[in-house]
Amino acid sequence: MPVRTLDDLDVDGAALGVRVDINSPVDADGGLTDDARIRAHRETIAELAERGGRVALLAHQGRPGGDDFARLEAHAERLDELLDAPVSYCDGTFSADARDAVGALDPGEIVVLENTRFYSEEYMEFEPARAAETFLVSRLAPALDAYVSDAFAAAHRSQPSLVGFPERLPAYAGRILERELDVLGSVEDTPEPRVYVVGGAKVPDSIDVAEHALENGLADTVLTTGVVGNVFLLAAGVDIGTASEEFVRDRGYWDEIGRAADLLGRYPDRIDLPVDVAVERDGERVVLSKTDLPPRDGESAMDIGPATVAAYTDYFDAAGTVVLNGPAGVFEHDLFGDGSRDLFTAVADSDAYSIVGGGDTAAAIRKFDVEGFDHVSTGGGAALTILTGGTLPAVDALRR
Ligand SMILES: Nc1ncnc2c1ncn2[C@@H]1O[C@H](COP(=O)(O)OP(=O)(O)O)[C@@H](O)[C@H]1O
Ligand SMILES: O=C(OP(=O)(O)O)[C@H](O)COP(=O)(O)O
Repeated sequence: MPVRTLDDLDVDGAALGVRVDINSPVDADGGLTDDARIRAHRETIAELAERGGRVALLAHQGRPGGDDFARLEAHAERLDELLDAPVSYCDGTFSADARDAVGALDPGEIVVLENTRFYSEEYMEFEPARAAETFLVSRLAPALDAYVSDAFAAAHRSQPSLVGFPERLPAYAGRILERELDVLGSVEDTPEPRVYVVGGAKVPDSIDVAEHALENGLADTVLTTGVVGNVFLLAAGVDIGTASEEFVRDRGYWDEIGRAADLLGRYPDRIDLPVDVAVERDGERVVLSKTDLPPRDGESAMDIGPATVAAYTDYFDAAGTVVLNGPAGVFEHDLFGDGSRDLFTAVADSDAYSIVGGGDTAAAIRKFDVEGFDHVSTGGGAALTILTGGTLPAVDALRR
């Protein structure tokens, strides 16, 4: 069943609970160090305000116990700067104060309610019917006329604020959610040949993506980079040195080498591996081609080199679509950003339709100012869930 969208919602004067994902990097004082997700939600929030909605934003920030577990006051201030409509902040989520704040909204006004995860039930996963019985949902829903789900990046969670409200209120997908589902949910309709680039450090997830894409004919070719590339090199019997091996072992990914070898055995002509890597030697970046391997003791393969970028660029030039997840190296380190910068630039500059996902991937794109992708997903885990053929509980909750 298709989800209802904002085109189906009678917004004018309605009190709307709008679940967004503005979970952002914050400093020790709760100040924002990146506002990309807040900017991304502007479109939905501005549309609802312009159409006369009384908008109550629901969102989480961090996880209980984590350094980034914080109030949403800074988020509200940033939204107020970014939007033409007035944005206030309320330090309750479903308390009488919060319900009063929602009730006091005039059409076109916005209030940011407090971090949903300040309430223990919100950090649990429930079936929708049970989620609707939680205090957050059962107390706040009566103050609302409708619910809008725009939190694509959290849609793989079945937490109360994501799956409970549609049991009690008419529920609609916001513009971000709608676009993400359109793009990521219809990869099979994009131009062929399709090239998937799997990098970064979440090796089991990346192998799941590669396996799903190869088995289901979504990808013609899978290109590997990052730690994922190192695991595939090990699976192919390439000696990338003891430090690289230790890294893979320490992360608990040693068994993934067997899975990578299995995929290489099944799809030998459809998976490609780095042909050079970069290590740190005497404080400098040193690129080692395959014939230079293994690196010296203590040197770990931390990036791909220019020959790999060049070889992969040939695939991008011939591709109809490129789907990319994960940085090509330790892009946070000055010596190891080149691979990600150059590879991402090659994708963005190619004529292929390009879809990019992942939290660190998006951070790398911003760091290197790479422009020209067709779609940069706001979600990491949620995007991976779709790319591995999984379903999103928060989206399923809208289909009732
Ligand atoms: N060769 C490598 N060795 C160690 N870490 C790497 C390597 N390549 C990439 N990384 C790390 O992978 C991390 C990002 O991976 P991941 O979380 O899977 O990406 P995303 O959030 O985009 O899905 C970055 O912190 C980066 O430093
Ligand atoms: O940042 C998020 O996910 P992501 O790191 O997978 O992109 C979402 O806000 C979900 O957060 P969670 O993984 O703490 O549930």
